[in-house]
This record gives sequence, C-alpha cells and structure tokens, in this order.
Amino acid sequence: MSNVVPIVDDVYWIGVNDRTTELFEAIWPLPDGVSYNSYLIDDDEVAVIDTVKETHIDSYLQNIKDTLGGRHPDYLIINHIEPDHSGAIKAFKEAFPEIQIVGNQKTMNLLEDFYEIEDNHVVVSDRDTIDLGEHQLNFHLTPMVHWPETMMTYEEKTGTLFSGDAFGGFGTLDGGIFDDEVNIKHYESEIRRYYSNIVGKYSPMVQKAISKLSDLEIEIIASTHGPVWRDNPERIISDYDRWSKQEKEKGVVMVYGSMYGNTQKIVEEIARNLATEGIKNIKVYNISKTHVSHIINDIWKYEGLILGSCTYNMGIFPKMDYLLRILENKNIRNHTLGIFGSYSWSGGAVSRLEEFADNLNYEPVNPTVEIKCSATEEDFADCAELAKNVAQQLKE
Ligand SMILES: Cc1cc2nc3c(=O)[nH]c(=O)nc-3n(C[C@H](O)[C@H](O)[C@H](O)COP(=O)(O)O)c2cc1C
Repeated sequence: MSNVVPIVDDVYWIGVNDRTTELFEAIWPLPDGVSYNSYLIDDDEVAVIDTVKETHIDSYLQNIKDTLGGRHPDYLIINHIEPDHSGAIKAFKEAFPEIQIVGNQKTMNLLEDFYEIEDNHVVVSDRDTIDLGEHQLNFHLTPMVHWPETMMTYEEKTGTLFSGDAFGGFGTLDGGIFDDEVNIKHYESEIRRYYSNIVGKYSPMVQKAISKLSDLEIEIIASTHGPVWRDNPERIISDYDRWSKQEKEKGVVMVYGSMYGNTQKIVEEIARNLATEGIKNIKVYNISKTHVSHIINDIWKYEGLILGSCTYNMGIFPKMDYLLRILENKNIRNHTLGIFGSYSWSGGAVSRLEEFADNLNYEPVNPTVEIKCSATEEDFADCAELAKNVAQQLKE
C-alpha cells in the first residue's frame, strides 16, 4: 500500500501522520495528532520540498521510493528547518548522497549547526528560480513566519504555493488530504489553534508575507501541516489575514484561577450577566483544568476577555501567571478586557492583572472587581456592572 497522494500534474504529497506525539514543540497538546507534509515534484529533475520528523524516516523514504522507483531526487528544498520538518534530513542525505540542498543563507547556517551538513548547498535569494523542466520553482523569503529562515516556494505551472508552516494546522490527515475531501469544519479550530499557539506572535511578519505574495496566482496552498487547500485557498489566506490583524469575533472568553470556589462565584455572576446583556458566545475556562493552548485559541478568536484569579503567596495563582506570560509574549491585541480577583490578607492577584493590562496597553473596563475571602452583595453588584460595561463595548 502506498501513502503517496497525487496533488496535481507531477506533484505528490509524500507526508506522514504522527499519531503518537502528545505535545507539539513539547508544549501544545495534539489530541488529534499532526501531519508532517512533504511534497515531491517529478520532472526532468526531481525536487522534494521539506522533509518530516526523524521518527517517521522509514515510511517517508518508502514514500519517495514508491513515487520514483529507482530514480533519485535531485533537489531538497528547505522552506523551514524546524526539526519537525528537518529531522529526517540526515537520513535523507545518507539515502541520496548527491542531493542538492536548496535554502537561503539563514537556512544553510542552521543546516550546518543542526546537522553538520556542509556540502551540496544551493543558496537562493528572494525571487530566485530553479528550473526542473516543465516546472519552475520561485523562492519567496518570508522571514520570521515563524523562524528567521522561513521561506515559501511557488511552482509556476500549477500555481502551487508550498508555504512551510504558514496556513497549516494541527490534526492528522485521516484519508482525505484536500480541503474539499475532508470535513473542513473538523479542522477549523485546530488550524486557528495552530496559528494562535505557534505563528500568532509573528503576526506583523505574516502581514508582510501576505502582501508580498499578493501578486502570485495561487491555485493550491500546500503547507507543512494539515489539509492541502486546492478548492478554496482564498479562504485560508483570508483567515490568516484576519488573525494576523488580530481581528476578533463577537463573544467573551473568561479565564479564572480558583482553589476553593470563591473566585469561581465571581465568574458565574459575570457570565450570567453577560448572557442577560445579550452576549451569546461566552466561553468560561478554569485555568487549572483546560490547557492554555485551547484557551489561547479562543482568546485569539473573541473580542471580550475577562481574566480573574485568587491570590497565592502574595502573587497571582501560578497557572494564571503562566497564561499571562504567554499572552504577553504573543503580544495579544484588540480585546475588551475586564479583570477581577480575590485575596484574604495581602492581595497580589489583581495587581498582577493590572500589570498585564499595562504591559499590553489595555485599559480595563470598569469596575475591577476585587473580593476579600468571599463575595458580598456589593461585589455581585460590581460583577453585574462589569458585565454590562463589557457587553456595551462589544456592541459598539
Ligand atoms: C496556599 C494559599 C496561599 C494564599 N496566599 C495568599 C496571600 O499571599 N495573600 C492573600 O491575600 N491571600 C492569600 N490566600 C487566600 C486566597 O487568595 C483567598 O482565600 C481567596 O479568596 C481564595 O479564592 P478561591 O476560593 O477562589 O480559591 C492564599 C490561599 C491559599 C490556599
């Protein structure tokens, strides 16, 4: 049985599915696994575009043999050298010692430092071309989407953009590999989770890349993870455009840290009041229960963000601090922010939330609700006021 899937004239998907790794980048959960997509163009000269994680080298090399028979690939194009795509390079080079490895200067530096591969380099600059026969490959440097060496390869004859990690998503390819072959709804959230978790920090560079690619006639987008977009490539470009502008949908994400339930009562009160104010999309997350990966996904999606925490050892609840640090690192923008917290003697949670707001230039919606030990009727009235004001701003 062959795992190779023809995409379009002489272009093949030769990727693999990873159904065993629990955490992507040792951080982000993979409940539905992930695919490492690699591609092969079978022309007078043969090009392979990106490889796979080293754990899958055997089935990967088998895919190449199944496609080429006894022939060998001539070029290996490295759009992105993060080890989930480059881990197989050493074994790949052992299997095909004459292979010419194509990348930009930054790729080559990393190739030497990671794998000590110093020969057969073909260094390309922005908009350079390699001619395979029928197919021409154009290279477009898109630095920091999301590593310094990231670039994209455009194949002229078929209009295929091999985009590296950009436009990719979590989730294995379970039989179908094209956007029109799978239930794309199943992948929607996993694609945005991938964006918000992995690429989102580099949104300004994504914007630059999108405008740089705007003069290409893109028929197919072939990323290194997730479905290949051949039916509606405009859809994923438009999603990336919105996400990288940090444009949001109507709705509120509430995230809280609570050990004994007093802070949770604040959450319930605010959530109920948001609902009575007409907010339909309300997502409440207990930071101790849901992995930050999924929470960040919804924070990237919705305009409203209400964060609250109990005080712990004079600071904020540690799991909430972890979320705040990630959000600060990702430079999240464009939210209507509300904050609340609890304490029993010194306080500490609310001041950290205020620092978070300051760091990201948010002006929290009034009032900030802070309870001592357990909420009073007055505190609940403040919750209603906060919900009303957040809802009001979302409607504007
Ligand atoms: C381990 C632990 C450490 C705490 N540290 C502080 C503290 O340093 N300062 C403070 O004001 N309250 C502190 N508190 C009290 C809680 O922040 C306070 O009781 C809060 O209302 C608990 O909210 P919860 O019921 O949602 O967990 C601590 C509580 C616990 C259990």
